[in-house]
Amino acid sequence: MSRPSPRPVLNLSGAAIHGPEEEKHPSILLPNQQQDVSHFAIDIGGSLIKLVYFSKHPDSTPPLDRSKGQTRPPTPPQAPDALQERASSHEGAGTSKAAVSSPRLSSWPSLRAALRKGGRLHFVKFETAKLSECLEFIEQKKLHYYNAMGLEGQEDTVWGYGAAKDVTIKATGGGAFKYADVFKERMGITLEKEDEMECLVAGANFLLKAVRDEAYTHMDGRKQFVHFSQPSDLFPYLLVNIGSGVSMIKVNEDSSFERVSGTNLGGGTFWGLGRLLTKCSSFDEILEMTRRGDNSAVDMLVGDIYGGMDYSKIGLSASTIASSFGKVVSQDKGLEDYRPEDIALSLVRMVSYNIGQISVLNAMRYGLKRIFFGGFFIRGHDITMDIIAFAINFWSKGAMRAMFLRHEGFLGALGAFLSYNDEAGPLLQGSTSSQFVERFPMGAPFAGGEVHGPPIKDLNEKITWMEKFVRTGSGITAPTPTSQPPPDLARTASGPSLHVGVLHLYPSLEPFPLLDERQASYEPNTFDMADPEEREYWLRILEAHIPGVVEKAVASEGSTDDAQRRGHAFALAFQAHLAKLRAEPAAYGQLGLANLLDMREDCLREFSFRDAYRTVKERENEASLAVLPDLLAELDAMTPDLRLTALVEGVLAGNIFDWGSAACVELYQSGTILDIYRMSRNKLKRPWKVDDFDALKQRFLGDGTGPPPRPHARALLFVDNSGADAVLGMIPLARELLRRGTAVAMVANSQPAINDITQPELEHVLDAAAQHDELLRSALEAGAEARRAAGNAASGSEGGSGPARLWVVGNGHGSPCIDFRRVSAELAAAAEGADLLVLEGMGRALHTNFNTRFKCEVVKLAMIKNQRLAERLVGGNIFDCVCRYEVPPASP
Ligand SMILES: Nc1ncnc2c1ncn2[C@@H]1O[C@H](COP(=O)(O)OP(=O)(O)O)[C@@H](O)[C@H]1O
Ligand SMILES: CC(C)(COP(=O)(O)O)[C@@H](O)C(=O)NCCC(=O)O
Ligand SMILES: [Mn+2]
Repeated sequence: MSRPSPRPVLNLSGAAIHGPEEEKHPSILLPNQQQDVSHFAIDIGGSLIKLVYFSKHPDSTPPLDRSKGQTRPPTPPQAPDALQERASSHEGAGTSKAAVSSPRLSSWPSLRAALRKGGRLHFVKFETAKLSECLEFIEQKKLHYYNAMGLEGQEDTVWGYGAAKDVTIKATGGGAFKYADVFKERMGITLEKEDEMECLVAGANFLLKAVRDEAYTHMDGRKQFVHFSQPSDLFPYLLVNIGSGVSMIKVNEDSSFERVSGTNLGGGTFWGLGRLLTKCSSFDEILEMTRRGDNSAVDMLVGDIYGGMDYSKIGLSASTIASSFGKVVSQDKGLEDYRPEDIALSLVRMVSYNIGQISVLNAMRYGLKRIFFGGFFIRGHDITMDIIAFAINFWSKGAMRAMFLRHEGFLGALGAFLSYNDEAGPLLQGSTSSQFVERFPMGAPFAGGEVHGPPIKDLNEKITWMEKFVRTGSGITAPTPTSQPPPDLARTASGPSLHVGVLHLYPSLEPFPLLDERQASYEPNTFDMADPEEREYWLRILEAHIPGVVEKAVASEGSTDDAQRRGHAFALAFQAHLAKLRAEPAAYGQLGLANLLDMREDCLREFSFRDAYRTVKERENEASLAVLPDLLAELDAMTPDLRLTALVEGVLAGNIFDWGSAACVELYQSGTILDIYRMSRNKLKRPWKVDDFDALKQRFLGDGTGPPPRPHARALLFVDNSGADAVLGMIPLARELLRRGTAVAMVANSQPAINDITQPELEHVLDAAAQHDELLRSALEAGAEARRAAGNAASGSEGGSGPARLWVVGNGHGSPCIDFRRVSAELAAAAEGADLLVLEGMGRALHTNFNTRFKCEVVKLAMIKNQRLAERLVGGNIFDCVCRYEVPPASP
């Protein structure tokens, strides 16, 4: 029986980009758009409409309907619980085994249920003058359907089923009043008005608490992100929202605020006068123009009045603007005699400086030290921000700093979204920064939050869109809506530098409980990419890796034409991210190597590559499992002393199997896996470059005088690569700990990343290993038994007389690095009672966490497979090893 399609089917024909007209307005929107959208709120301002919408994670999207031309399942989910589901239903390469028939209606969760699983917040904007584009967008994505059905319906209401009527949407901004009838008549939507100031404050407070790299300072072209760990670091503050007009709000605490001032010289003033005087047709165009301007052609400077001299007695230099546009008065010229660039710069300086000055005066009046600037006037434009920052610094005599917000113009819309008092608002309000991950999908380098044309609906369209981009010399250029050819990628269709990603919410993530809270603030990355040389080095390395990654990814899916197209699109998209970050390092927030490596994996997933190194991993696991019994027998025959050395050597040697390192990949051209492993072992002569082995040995075996030291109660082993690394390195180490009576949780990635072993793979490998090894077998059984007893939490006390237990935990990540700000609930639970951590590999122990301190003992083990890193980190050479053993200082 064929059922009606549960959501209205869109006509996909003609949506691909083909004509020159569309090239001018590429139909990109928010990346990662699926049709599985829920809930939205809107802020209709004097100039722009801002829309915030929530979509559920694609794990619960219905199966694909191939008859609609979709060839791939949606991007795999990231949420740890969803990962478990996916792992057990792994699909073959290139095809989806999903049911081709219509989905069972009951398999579609209600919005309410989906909200509890988390989802994604998207940010989009439109010009208010083009309200119809916004309405079409809502219609095409069926945003209002969820509000109609999911919220009011019961738990099992099918989303989007049936027609949308009597929909109520939270709305703020003057347009919520002005356009209420249009929404009602055209869409059946009732706008429920929320107070604009309340929304601004709620949005700002939420962003400052939940999004880590939200606020930044901007001085002389450099962005620096500012973090607030305590409410007392944040409140009270002045919020200056520069939209068409300007509001200044004193925010005392979460919902206590007062609008203390404002000015009518705002973004509308700049853009209105700018349009008149420069004939620019777009806002970004006039901003671009300011870069080539010389405002002294129109502004009267102090030097113009004082014969080229400073007026130093009152602290004014000759170059200070005495009177914006003042020079024009004495020049008998017409508008056509002035360069539009000079006018544009003068205007932006006039408006920005004035707002900065009024802001400081208000901050001083109310004794506030922090000033945040929001609103789309700022547009991430460096000149605007530099002027505001200068004004704040100057008038406060250095006592205050201007801070800007990455989601600048979306505060009101977000606040309106938060005001839903069903589950959506409270869910977001109750979430912490650990639960939000901002991701930058393929369109981010080009589109920011701009909307041009209809939404992209499926992977096929995404690829088509990507293919439209042409490579030029150093970067990639998008079809651009401005008349001027963009000087580089940074100035393409996206405008200056507004890059808000999609905010993914995973309610199950938590901070790792064993981070030492005494360190000021946890930063996973070891090296700071604010250093241009450091940044350029790694950008180049990652660029150079692209062909190799594409080759593996395409091969992992049978090298079909479809896989090749996706591979090409991935390469373009990732290259575009790198080019964007080269031009604007802070475009996506604070930049570290871990972010770049994560982004590569995200980008592969975006083009539906589920596991690019799958074949490599399988081959290496098998080869290593074949020799494991012999290795274990060899180890068992050794004295405890020699065995411990051999075990640590084994981990370091195994870490050479790293398909993310160019040098290693070259190595694999010659020799079998086992040849390389043996060669690697033979080279591992102590002392290693960082060698705390003696202290570690003493902790394990004592110094031979007193009684043997107490074994560890519970160890968490963070495992890195597949094959020899996990099988011949970490499994024997785990077995040694078990032999000593230590419970062992082996922690692996929840999702694939390069050749790192994943949780299901590690479980599989351990089961295979246990077939030949009694110790592992009984430990796994004990682990499974304890897990059954404790539900799925895998925690609980040790003890009893049975064997120590072994189990595998997913870390919640799909990256070669680990960010301890957010880990799976399962890992956080497993950490309870742990007194030993072993972090293995370059990604987890060197690129990230090399300097991180923990509440318990930690061993950091890695082989350094990159010459520059070896030099910078330890003053050594490629293939040097690190064995760091750290004991937390005793509590005071
Ligand atoms: N694409 C754009 N079109 C029009 N104005 C823009 C654009 N991008 C930035 N702006 C600036 O942003 C201002 C509007 O900011 P916004 O925060 O959206 O306020 P409002 O709610 O009043 O529309 C405009 O006055 C203009 O200075
Ligand atoms: C991606 C990696 C962090 C993985 O290393 P691992 O954690 O497996 O030891 C590492 O291979 C790396 O830093 N590669 C880039 C540097 C290079 O190609 O030399
Ligand atoms: Mn690895």
